[in-house]
Amino acid sequence: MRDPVLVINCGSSSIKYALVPEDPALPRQSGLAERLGGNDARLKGVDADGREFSQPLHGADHAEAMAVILERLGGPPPAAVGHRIVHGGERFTGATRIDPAVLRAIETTGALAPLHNPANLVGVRATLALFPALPQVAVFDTAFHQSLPPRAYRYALPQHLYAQHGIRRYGFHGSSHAYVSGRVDHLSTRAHGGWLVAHLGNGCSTCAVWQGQSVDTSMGLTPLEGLVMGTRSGDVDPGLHAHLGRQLGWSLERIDTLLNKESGLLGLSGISNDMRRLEQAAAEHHPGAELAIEVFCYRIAKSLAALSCSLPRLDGIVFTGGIGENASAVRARVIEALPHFGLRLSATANAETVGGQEGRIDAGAAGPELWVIPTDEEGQIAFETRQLLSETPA
Ligand SMILES: Nc1ncnc2c1ncn2[C@@H]1O[C@H](COP(=O)(O)OP(=O)(O)O)[C@@H](O)[C@H]1O
Ligand SMILES: CC(=O)OP(=O)(O)O
Ligand SMILES: [Mg+2]
Repeated sequence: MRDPVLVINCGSSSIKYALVPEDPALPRQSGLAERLGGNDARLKGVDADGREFSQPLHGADHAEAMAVILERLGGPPPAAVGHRIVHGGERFTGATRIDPAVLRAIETTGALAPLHNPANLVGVRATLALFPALPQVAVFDTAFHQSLPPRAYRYALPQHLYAQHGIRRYGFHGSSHAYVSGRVDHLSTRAHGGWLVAHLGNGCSTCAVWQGQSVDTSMGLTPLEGLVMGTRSGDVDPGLHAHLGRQLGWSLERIDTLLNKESGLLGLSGISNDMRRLEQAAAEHHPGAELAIEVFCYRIAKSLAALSCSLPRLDGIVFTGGIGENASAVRARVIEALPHFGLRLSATANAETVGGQEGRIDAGAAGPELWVIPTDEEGQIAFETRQLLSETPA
């Protein structure tokens, strides 16, 4: 299958898309429709000729925005559509061709990811309506982590909550962790070793990969567990929920909003969820921004140290995601907070490896390697979509 695959990542108020040709040397058309449903909805991206564009969407909903995106793409229709689906539960362990039964199963799994799966399904339905004849494939964030052993995926809760309600740790950002760990296995002489990956974007998670398989990860039942994120708290004492309910009379709804939308870098700093903004403010000694960055980096180091227990050997650490790829000062602080692993950062290589560069940032001695590898979730979703369809043509 040589034609491009259209990759769709549909969020609650946005659609990210990319038209991914099989040849990685060819350019990609890509874009982001945001604030859907609002008067200021916009579509921004890069056209086939590599030129950037930005157009108003005038309150368009997901389906209307999809139609505009498809018109913008022009040319013949893609060969297939690959959809990012955040939660696949235990049922989906790999990319899956979408049919009515799979759609129903994704809907059921949606109870585990009420903030993500319903939005993902809106994207699937809109593309199915526009392209009824095209093969469509679901690629799940959780699938890469289905190799976790029970000691990593079970919570210390009564068994029936797992057996009857699927309450366990699932892990997310699987397409990113799969791509980045595969890429470092390809680039490093320590192929198929033990890697710790820190995906630091708006959502943040760490993952331990041993011989190509995820063996532990920082996110759990939902994408709220683990690291400090843009607006998500990451780990808090589970007793916090009861405390807020009893002492402040907060509803579950209110607590959910607090932890998902008002916390993380935004909550700690009091000014922004955006690392660029926080780095500027911290340079001017804004105490909230300084604290937010300090907690963010310390929690990443702590998570990496904890996940190292799952690896027989530590061959290296890889940084990815918007922050991991660009914020060299964040990487330096994370490494500084891990003094027991024999890590040696090259200050020059670290400072130079930004803005989409790929490369090693360690000082080259013995000890674990340090890498920056720009993630490619869209490329990974297109790859898995192509692979599935070539194995099981319609
Ligand atoms: N040059 C930069 N320096 C520091 N942080 C950056 C830089 N570029 C992007 N970021 C940060 O990356 C984060 C967004 O990451 P990204 O992976 O693009 O998000 P998403 O998870 O939405 O795909 C934001 O916090 C943003 O500030
Ligand atoms: C699962 C998750 O956290 O996704 P994102 O980083 O896209 O918010
Ligand atoms: Mg990203």
